Amino acid sequence: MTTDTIINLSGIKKIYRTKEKETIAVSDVSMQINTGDFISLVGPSGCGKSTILKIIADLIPAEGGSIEIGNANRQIDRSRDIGMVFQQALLLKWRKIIDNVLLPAEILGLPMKEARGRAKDLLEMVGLRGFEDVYPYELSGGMQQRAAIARSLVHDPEIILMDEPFGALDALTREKMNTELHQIWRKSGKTVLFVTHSIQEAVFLGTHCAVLTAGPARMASYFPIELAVPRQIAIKTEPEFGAYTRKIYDLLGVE
Ligand SMILES: Nc1ncnc2c1ncn2[C@@H]1O[C@H](COP(=O)(O)OP(=O)(O)OP(=O)(O)O)[C@@H](O)[C@H]1O
Repeated sequence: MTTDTIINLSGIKKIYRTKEKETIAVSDVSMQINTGDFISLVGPSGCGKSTILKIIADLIPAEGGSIEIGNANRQIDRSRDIGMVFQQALLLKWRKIIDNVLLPAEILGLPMKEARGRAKDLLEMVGLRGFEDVYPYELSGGMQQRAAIARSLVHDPEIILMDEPFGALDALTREKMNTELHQIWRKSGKTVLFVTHSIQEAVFLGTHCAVLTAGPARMASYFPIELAVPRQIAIKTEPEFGAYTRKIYDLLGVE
């Protein structure tokens, strides 16, 4: 593990057990992730993507393998230093947008004056300046998801875990959110793990891509995506972009 490595997963395994059956959710997943990397996790439904995020967030234990989070320069407390974004924005409807963004700071007992200033800056960064005092129902789905991204950053976590954050958005809004997330990631310098079913989204956003296959769940490949940064929509028509999507289709066995 180098001083830049912030997450090191080696041979991670997870089996869910119910009365009726055992499900191998994750089998032998290994990834070495450096500070500031953007990792796209792609694979079919049920192949264990969310399970990997839950293990990293320390919400569930792994059963085998080793997991190291942080390094000699940066200690990571997983209850404080990880932010999460889910498929639904999950904003509290009775709280104004600014108060939704402040929620993690409140839960962690951070000084609220500084947190409020930071929440305002983050809302500006995600393009929601002027929407601090409105309620969630007054925002579109894409705007709500941007508020959720601001919320995931308010306590200045080192690592952001995103589980299909744009899955519920229409195709055009999703494209726009991809470009915006790419800019937010570049500005924030955070390490991001991003689960998606969309191969195009995985290639567009990732500095690296982990491809998982189902039945039994396993990691098919983990490789860097060496496309120019910053990324703009036009890159999707470039041959290198096509070559990466082709590679992922091949790994997933899609003809
Ligand atoms: N709490 C649980 N108890 C039992 N089985 C579970 C549990 N959570 C997940 N599983 C099973 O583990 C496997 C992996 O689930 P997981 O949610 O990690 O997959 P996923 O790749 O994120 O799926 P999707 O893309 O559909 O969200 C699935 O077969 C699922 O049914």
